[in-house]
Amino acid sequence: MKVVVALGGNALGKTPEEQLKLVKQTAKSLAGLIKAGHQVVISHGNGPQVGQINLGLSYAAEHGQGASFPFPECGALSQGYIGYHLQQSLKNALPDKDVATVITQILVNEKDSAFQNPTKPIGSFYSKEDAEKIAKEKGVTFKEDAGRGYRQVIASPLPEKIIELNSIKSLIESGTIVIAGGGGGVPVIKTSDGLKGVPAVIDKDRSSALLADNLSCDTLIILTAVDYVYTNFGKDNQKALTSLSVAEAEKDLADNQFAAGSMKPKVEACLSFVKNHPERKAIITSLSGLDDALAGKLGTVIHN
Ligand SMILES: Nc1ncnc2c1ncn2[C@@H]1O[C@H](COP(=O)(O)OP(=O)(O)O)[C@@H](O)[C@H]1O
Ligand SMILES: NC(=O)OP(=O)(O)O
Repeated sequence: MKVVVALGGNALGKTPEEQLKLVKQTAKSLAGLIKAGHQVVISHGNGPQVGQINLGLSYAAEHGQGASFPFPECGALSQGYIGYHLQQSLKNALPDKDVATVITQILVNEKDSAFQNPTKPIGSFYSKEDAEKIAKEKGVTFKEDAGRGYRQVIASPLPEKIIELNSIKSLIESGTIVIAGGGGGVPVIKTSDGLKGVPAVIDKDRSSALLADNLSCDTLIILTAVDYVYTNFGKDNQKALTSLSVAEAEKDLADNQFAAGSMKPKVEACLSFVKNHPERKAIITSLSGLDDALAGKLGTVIHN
C-alpha cells in the first residue's frame, strides 16, 4: 500500500502535552504500517494550533513585545510544532528510520473566490456572544462550527501545486519517513518577485488528497475525532457509514449531510481522490481507530 495518512488538527488535543500523547499513540499504529512494508507519508491539520499561534503572537505584539506575525508565518510555525511531535514520536517508535518534516508551500490562485468568503475554522471555540464581541473589536469573521460553538474563520483557497514535491519524493526514495503538507501547506501565490505567502489556511484534507495523487498513492486515510462519517450527525437517528460509494457520497453531499468546514471537505477530498480511480480507496476514522480501520473493523471506506 502507498498511503498518505492525514491527522486532524482538531483531533490533536488542546495543549502541547495532549498533542504529544495523541501523536505518540498514533505513531505506534503508523510504525506498525511502516514495519509491514507500506509506504507511508504523513500530513496533518493545524486549525486550532495556527489560531492559537496567531492569537498569542498578536497579543504579544499588542503589548509591545515584538512584531505581529502574518498568517503564512503562523502556518509555517504550526508545521514546525506539529512536525516536531510527529518526528520525535516516529523516531522513538522506529529508531532505525530517518524521519523528516518538509516545510511545505502550496500554490493557490490569488483570484480564488475563497478569499472573499472565509470558511476555514481556526483557533478555539467561543460562545455566540463572545464571538460577536471579538468580531466587532478585531474586524474578523466567526462562524458556527459543526454544533461545537463559534470559531474565527479565514479564507481557504484550493491547493493547486505542491512546491516541495520533488524534495518530498527524493526523501521518500531515500527511505525517509516524510511529514509534509502540514496545516494544508503554507499558501503561496506567484508574483513578479517570486513566491509570496498569503493570509489563508488551506484545508489539509484537500492538500492531503493532492499529495496522495501526486505520489501515486492507492490509499488516503483521514484521521479525526470520530470513528465514522455519519448521516444525520448529532441527531437521534444518526447512522454510521461503514462504506460510501462515490455515488452515495455525492448524494449525501447534495443532501447537506456533512458540515461545511469539518466533515464536508473530508468527504469531498476523499471523493476527488477515488473518483475515476477504481484501484484507490479512502478511509475516514479516528486517530485511535487506525489499527481497527486497517483491519476493516472501523471507519468509513470511500470507494468507487
Ligand atoms: N456528518 C458527520 N459525520 C461525522 N462527523 C461530523 C459530521 N458533520 C460534522 N462532523 C464533525 O466533524 C468533525 C471533524 O472535522 P474537524 O474537527 O474539522 O476535523 P479535523 O480533525 O481534521 O480537525 C467531527 O469531529 C464532528 O464533530
Ligand atoms: N488546515 C486544516 O485543515 O486544519 P484542520 O485539520 O485542523 O481543520
